[in-house]
Amino acid sequence: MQVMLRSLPSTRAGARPVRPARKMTPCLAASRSIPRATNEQKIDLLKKVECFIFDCDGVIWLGDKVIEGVPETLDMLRSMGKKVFFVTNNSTKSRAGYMSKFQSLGLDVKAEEIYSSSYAAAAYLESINFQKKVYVIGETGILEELDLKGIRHLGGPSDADKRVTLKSGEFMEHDHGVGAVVVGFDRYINYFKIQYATLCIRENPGCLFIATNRDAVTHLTDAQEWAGNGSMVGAIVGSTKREPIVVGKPSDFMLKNISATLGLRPDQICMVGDRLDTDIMFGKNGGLATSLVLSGVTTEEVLNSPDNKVIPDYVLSKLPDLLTVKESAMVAA
Ligand SMILES: O=C(CO)[C@H](O)[C@H](O)COP(=O)(O)O
Repeated sequence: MQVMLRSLPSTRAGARPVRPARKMTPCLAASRSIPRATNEQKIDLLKKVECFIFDCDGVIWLGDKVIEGVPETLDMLRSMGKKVFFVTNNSTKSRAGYMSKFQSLGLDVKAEEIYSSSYAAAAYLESINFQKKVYVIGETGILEELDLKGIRHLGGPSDADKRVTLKSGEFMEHDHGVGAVVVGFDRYINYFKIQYATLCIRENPGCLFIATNRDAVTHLTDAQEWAGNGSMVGAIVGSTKREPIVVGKPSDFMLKNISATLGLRPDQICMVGDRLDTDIMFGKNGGLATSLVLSGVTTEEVLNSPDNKVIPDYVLSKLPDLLTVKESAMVAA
């Protein structure tokens, strides 16, 4: 089995050793073997594609650590005249927040090259001319993007410390002017927020239920996979028996919004991601070339499982694999 790329945290003298990253990988019997892209295929990909859309967690970074070789790969693509675009389902930051993260990791990225699911939520509400208030389960990224669109909101970080006691007679009031609940990743999710969102969706006529994404697990740190926003959306699906409108990958909304921004034909674009059910599905839905990297949540076992129906056009162990064809690709371009 292929050894996964992991940038393990360095161990300070005297510090507790850091455990290698563990994956919540289902046990699956592999019955086929989808090969890694050959050098010829990598050159072909670099020749035919004008723009690379990169997922972030698991492709560019793991938590707050940039994956080794990524800066050089981005430099190579830019020097070949390729457009690059970064799309993340992680809604904890706004596009401006991601700009700061890219800068802090030493990655030279322009503001207009970043698209986050926090922005997608605000853009979706704007697209339907939404005029009411939004209750947010999520972090500052969603609030900042709603503010930029002038959409009123409540909840989010300000409800982080609110508690429910369930003492006899306890009754929670809620705002009847809320017309949408947006659920994004929220490390401070609590029972108060779940109850508030549930009341809005169940009791406010026509209240929308919007999910930034439904990712199951993700590398929120480089040491381990963590429960993703799918767990938070699942809580609200459970209490309301409603299915959300998803605005992040692999939604149609995000695809159309990004295509309009890029102004390229689908065959000129390659989606590079570490997740089959969001990134690769997103690319396939849009008719883009797709490239799976095995540096994030997808193991070879899952990729090769007979249960997996999402087959990428190319498989790389990590994005910097493209550097192996740098010289030939530069000549061919
Ligand atoms: O639920 C999540 C946590 O918010 C997402 O899984 C996650 O962060 C995905 O990010 P990306 O699209 O960059 O892989």
